Amino acid sequence: MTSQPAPPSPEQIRRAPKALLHDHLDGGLRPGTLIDLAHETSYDGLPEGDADKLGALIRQAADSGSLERYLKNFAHTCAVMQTRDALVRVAAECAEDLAADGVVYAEVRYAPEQHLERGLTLDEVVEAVNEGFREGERRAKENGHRIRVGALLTAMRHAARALEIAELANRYRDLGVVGFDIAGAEAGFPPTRHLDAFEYLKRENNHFTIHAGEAFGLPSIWQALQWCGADRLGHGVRIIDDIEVAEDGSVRLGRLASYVRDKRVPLELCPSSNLQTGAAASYAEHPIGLLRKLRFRATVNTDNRLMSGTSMSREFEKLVDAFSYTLDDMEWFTVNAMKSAFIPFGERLAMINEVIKPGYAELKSEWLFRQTAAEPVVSSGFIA
Ligand SMILES: O=c1[nH]cnc2c1ncn2[C@@H]1O[C@H](CO)[C@@H](O)[C@H]1O
Ligand SMILES: [Zn+2]
Repeated sequence: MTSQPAPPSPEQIRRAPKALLHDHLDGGLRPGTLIDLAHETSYDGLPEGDADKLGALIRQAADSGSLERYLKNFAHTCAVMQTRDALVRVAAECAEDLAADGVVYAEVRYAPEQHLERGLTLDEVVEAVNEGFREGERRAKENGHRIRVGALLTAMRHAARALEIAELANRYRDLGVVGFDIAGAEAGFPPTRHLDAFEYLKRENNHFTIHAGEAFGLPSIWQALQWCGADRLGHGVRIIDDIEVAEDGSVRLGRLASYVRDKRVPLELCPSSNLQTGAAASYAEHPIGLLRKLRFRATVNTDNRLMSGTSMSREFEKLVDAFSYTLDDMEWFTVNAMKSAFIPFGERLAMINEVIKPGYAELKSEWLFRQTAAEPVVSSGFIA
């Protein structure tokens, strides 16, 4: 044993470099910003005027046991994100908050079609959010943090604008947008409704992920992969329905689960969000434990930091508690995420080799220098 003998402390978890693939811009506002923007844009639908209480209320409302009820909370955030200034501010604070939490790479998604109520065009929405991300990266740097943020453009699965949004994503490719997604209520809205958008993106050699296998099971995952050709699965947690664990501990994967593992399909797992929508009963029972053991390409994500009252550090803290994960496990999840990012291969590799691995090496060696004569750190490696 050569690495840190104890589990990582909350402070180490925060400092550890983290990569985030699944975070919704309109699910991550600071409660105080939501209140400010409601005033500025004359939105009078907020249930509470105190930031802490508002955060708690939204969290409770999202604790609803169903995805459909969970999604109702976005009415408030989308309502205040209808002007250029509001979008710039929310995006800048998003990048700042992620960076302060130790996130070095993030892909943040939002649905441009949900921000047109006050006259912005789709292009203006994308440009405002991009400007915000650049501003947030700059502020983070001033505070000694390094972060790179890319945008994913989401189309809403109940609507009919997917092709238009896919074209938008393609137009802003290499200009801050790194890929495409579909989101919204899953049951009754299969991804194949938007085949034209996915086929277009494939012809353009572009990247996309699909929310699938969250509120609906294997057929949704199967369609997302085999009909639509998704590069990653948003959630994908229900792949667990195709995995059987026998009483003696032996594991049998069905054809779809085998495909997902063999093809190294990235799973954008979001533990806290799943507890709120009823996709998992507790952190300890969350399929991520088994998926990590079976070495699926599992990643850890926040989904909606406001609705879940969470952060990347908090997600990892919960997992460290539930599964006794070490810094090695955290590094494994982080490297998985970085390998699965939509930026070019060379940049992913440099991020892994020059940022993530050195960051973990530094953390993993800290215990060596904490040793005191009075209180030796005993690790099994030294005894043997
Ligand atoms: O976990 C989720 N599953 C499905 N849809 C979601 C989830 N979280 C957020 N959104 C939806 O995505 C839109 C764009 O960001 C949000 O407005 C919300 O309706
Ligand atoms: Zn999501």
